[in-house]
Amino acid sequence: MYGADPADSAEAERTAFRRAEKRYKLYKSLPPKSRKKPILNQADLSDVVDFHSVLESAESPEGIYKFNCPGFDRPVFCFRDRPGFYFIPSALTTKEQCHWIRQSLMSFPQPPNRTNLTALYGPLFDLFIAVQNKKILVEAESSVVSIGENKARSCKYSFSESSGDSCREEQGSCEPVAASVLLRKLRWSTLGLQFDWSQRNYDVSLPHNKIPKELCELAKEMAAPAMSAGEEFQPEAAIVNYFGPSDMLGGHLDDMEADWSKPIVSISLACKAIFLLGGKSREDIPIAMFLRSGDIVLMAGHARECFHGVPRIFTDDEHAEISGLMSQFSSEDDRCFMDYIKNSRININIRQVN
Ligand SMILES: O=C(O)CCC(=O)C(=O)O
Ligand SMILES: [Fe+2]
Repeated sequence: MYGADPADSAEAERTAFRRAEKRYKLYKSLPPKSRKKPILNQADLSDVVDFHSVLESAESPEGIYKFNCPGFDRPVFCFRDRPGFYFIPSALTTKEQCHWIRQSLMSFPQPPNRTNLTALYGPLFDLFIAVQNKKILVEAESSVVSIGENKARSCKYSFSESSGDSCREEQGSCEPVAASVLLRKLRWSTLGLQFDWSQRNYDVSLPHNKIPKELCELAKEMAAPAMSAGEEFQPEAAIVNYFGPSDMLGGHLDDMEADWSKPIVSISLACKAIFLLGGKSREDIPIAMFLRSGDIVLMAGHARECFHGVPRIFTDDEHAEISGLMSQFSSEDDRCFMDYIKNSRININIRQVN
């Protein structure tokens, strides 16, 4: 599902969804094994739906309507031909966005929550604090363990002050790696019931904490437009996606939850992105729209069966649209947050599993 780019081959253009990804992605495709420097793709963005301009205009463009949800006091927009998809522009204030960015970097990757780094390094505590303190990850202990008839090397890692020669002797055979490098490699963390990417399913046997109460409340409140009267959304799991400048999320369905009538509540933070909302087939031409920091999207019912993905993140000054966030993170204490968000996007998507 994740990757810097879908295969740059004839395969890459086979479906309407793939063609749209190719149209918007950051770099132009080069032939496989080409040694040429990637060429930036100056994509024509005029077809990309911009809900912030829809919000400001008196009339909705064709195919889009304003959804009236009793008791929900924010504007919500829908597409006529994608029932179950709801767009809540600027659902979060800049302060709230900052809060969720801090949580996404400092708290959500903390064990027992797993991240893509867990498989390599085991549980890592306080990665972001290690970045702030310019620490490095070193092999603290190494032992040989028996797994059945086989023997394997088991390493334990910990953050250390410096890579100076004095501590080098005590370090194991693995190369030390800067916490800042690891943070750049962080691609996802899972909250609540843990999603197992290899099985593409929830592994309820894995240790986990409940979704933090505050996030649970936010998701319940925001899910309201997609819920039937008298029903309440029950957040049980969340996936936090971390995107760097050339990262993308390929077209996919989220189909491991039992009840598709319940929404996925998806929060965008930091740099602006393009979101593609396809149809039930990869052959359906997707709708492209901008996702900005603070926007929230709901996908429920029919929309749960629609392919979707994120082919492009904008990290350049003109398009990223993060000036409000940058001023909130302008103090020296927040330098690491500022450094991170200026070329990153974070997405928190919250799900009811059962
Ligand atoms: O990043 C986004 O906006 C979408 C994320 C998503 O579709 C997913 O994690 O399943
Ligand atoms: Fe998804």
